[in-house]
Amino acid sequence: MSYITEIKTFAALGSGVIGSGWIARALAHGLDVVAWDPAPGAEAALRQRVANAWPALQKAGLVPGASQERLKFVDTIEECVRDADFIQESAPERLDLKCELHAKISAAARPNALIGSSTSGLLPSEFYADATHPGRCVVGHPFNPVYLLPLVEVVGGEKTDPAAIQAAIAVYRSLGMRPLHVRKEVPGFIADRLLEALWREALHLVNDGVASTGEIDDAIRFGAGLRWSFMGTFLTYTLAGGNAGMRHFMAQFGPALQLPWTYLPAPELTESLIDKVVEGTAEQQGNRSIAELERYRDDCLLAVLGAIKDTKARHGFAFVD
Ligand SMILES: NC(=O)C1=CN([C@@H]2O[C@H](COP(=O)(O)OP(=O)(O)OC[C@H]3O[C@@H](n4cnc5c(N)ncnc54)[C@H](O)[C@@H]3O)[C@@H](O)[C@H]2O)C=CC1
Ligand SMILES: C[N+](C)(C)CC(=O)CC(=O)[O-]
Repeated sequence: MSYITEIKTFAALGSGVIGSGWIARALAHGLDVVAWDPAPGAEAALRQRVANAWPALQKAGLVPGASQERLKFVDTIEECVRDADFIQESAPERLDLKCELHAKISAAARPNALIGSSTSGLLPSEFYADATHPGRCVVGHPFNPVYLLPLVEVVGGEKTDPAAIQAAIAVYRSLGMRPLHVRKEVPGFIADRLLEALWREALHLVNDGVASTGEIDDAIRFGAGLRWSFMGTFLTYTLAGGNAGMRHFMAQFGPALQLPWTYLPAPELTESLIDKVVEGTAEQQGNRSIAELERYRDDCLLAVLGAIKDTKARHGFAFVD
């Protein structure tokens, strides 16, 4: 089977935080977008979110012909996917819901149109179980904000055709993304497995009264967070071993793994822990709205992405290296 990789029409099912991010990215790349979301008021909320993202996309550079007016909102799943060249589902993270939705999407879509799911960690073999032509079904797990962050994890299920994975990678690349093929189908994939470990430890630190939510965020953003935007943990720790590199690093810090510094199982989400986290983050948010904070985040991301791109070029690296 050959799959459609030259895409003109992008279908988006679910238009919340992530769906609207995909839609903004696709519009900025000059595509026609057809969207569907069953919530009352979803179209107005979507158009508002896309408008909020647009200034950042203009700064990043729009493809000629890109326009928010090329977004059409429709009433049914079938209308959404019928003529689509590529389909991306961003519905709530529930196995039963995704299973039922993908049975309907895949039955109505053209057989060679690729279907991606934004799931953060559900297994494609499970939620594509009832799909028609499951060979073209993949996970394309993005990162928020989808319209600026390049990473998309691409994962196949038991029935996914390897050619469909390569085709999906080509499509995501054409949308300016940096696909990462996750070769083994595991819950949480690669990135969320790492983020989840950090999140669990952060909740333990709040629960145990070690630090406030703001202090924990400071511990990330003024230290490792700055490094992580251009160098991952393995290469960073190689440098931490000095000239002797990773072998010396493992000898010196290996014993700490046995102490252990981490708890790993998640803490129980008691009302008191939830209150501490919600009150702590409300204090961090101050009187700024979510939309204001999104624009602030987007501006910072554009500055970081631009600086990294220029610096990599000076050292002979491409941005995707
Ligand atoms: N929020 C995040 O940081 C990230 C979320 N994801 C994944 O993206 C997906 C969507 O998550 P969010 O956008 O955060 O959720 P959200 O709650 O912001 O949006 C979900 C949207 O789906 C709609 N919806 C409800 N039932 C539906 C149905 N049967 N079919 C289609 N749409 C339906 C809702 O009306 C809502 O607009 C999930 O699978 C999640 O794991 C992936 C990466 C990051
Ligand atoms: C919290 N989360 C699991 C939904 C996060 C992601 O999936 C990726 C991200 O954007 O951090």
